[in-house]
Amino acid sequence: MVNLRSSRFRLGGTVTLALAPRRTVLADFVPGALVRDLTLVVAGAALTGLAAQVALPIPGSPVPLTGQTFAALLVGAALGWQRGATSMLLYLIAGVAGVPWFQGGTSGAPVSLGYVVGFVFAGALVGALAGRGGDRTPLRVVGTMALGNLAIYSVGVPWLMAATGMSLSKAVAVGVLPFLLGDALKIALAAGVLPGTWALLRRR
Ligand SMILES: O=C(O)CCCC[C@@H]1SC[C@@H]2NC(=O)N[C@@H]21
Repeated sequence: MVNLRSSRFRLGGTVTLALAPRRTVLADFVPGALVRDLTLVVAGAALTGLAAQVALPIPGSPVPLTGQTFAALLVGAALGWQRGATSMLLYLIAGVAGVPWFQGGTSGAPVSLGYVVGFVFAGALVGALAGRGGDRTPLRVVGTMALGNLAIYSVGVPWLMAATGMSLSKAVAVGVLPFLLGDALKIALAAGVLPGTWALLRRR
């Protein structure tokens, strides 16, 4: 197999240098789309791991305020449901296996692991909604991200109750209420970033 990247260079109008056609190398057989998908999946998990290092302890709560929801929901919206969910699944599995990219450089199975499981469902949900235009206007992003947050809490809170023996009201008091303002600010940021990116792309 010959790659058709043969080249002719005219040097100073007098000498012509012709390069032989480049022969195929093994890397040429790696499908480009697969490589792109894998790169996006790994990058999404890494971005979430980076955002997890922004972690503010909340007095009286075993769960910190983190940048994770912003990253996880953004990854879902930008990558679509399959790559978004796969990316969050990679984040979950690698973190449980020991990669220190959960909140504040932790790993394993903390009491807050349910939220990370929720990222997988949120990535799928937000990705599916983005695939239907849910990331195109600020108002739609607010709705899409609010549903994504709901998916995160739907797993995070029962998990917190099971892991600590807390009642539902206590789990809501320490595992939901302290984060509502921060989560709303992250949604507001996403409501600017996503439609803004679409507007930039449309201008090209
Ligand atoms: O252990 C972890 O890495 C998971 C931490 C989960 C933090 C949750 S996600 C929803 C809520 N919003 C926040 O900013 N923090 C909590």
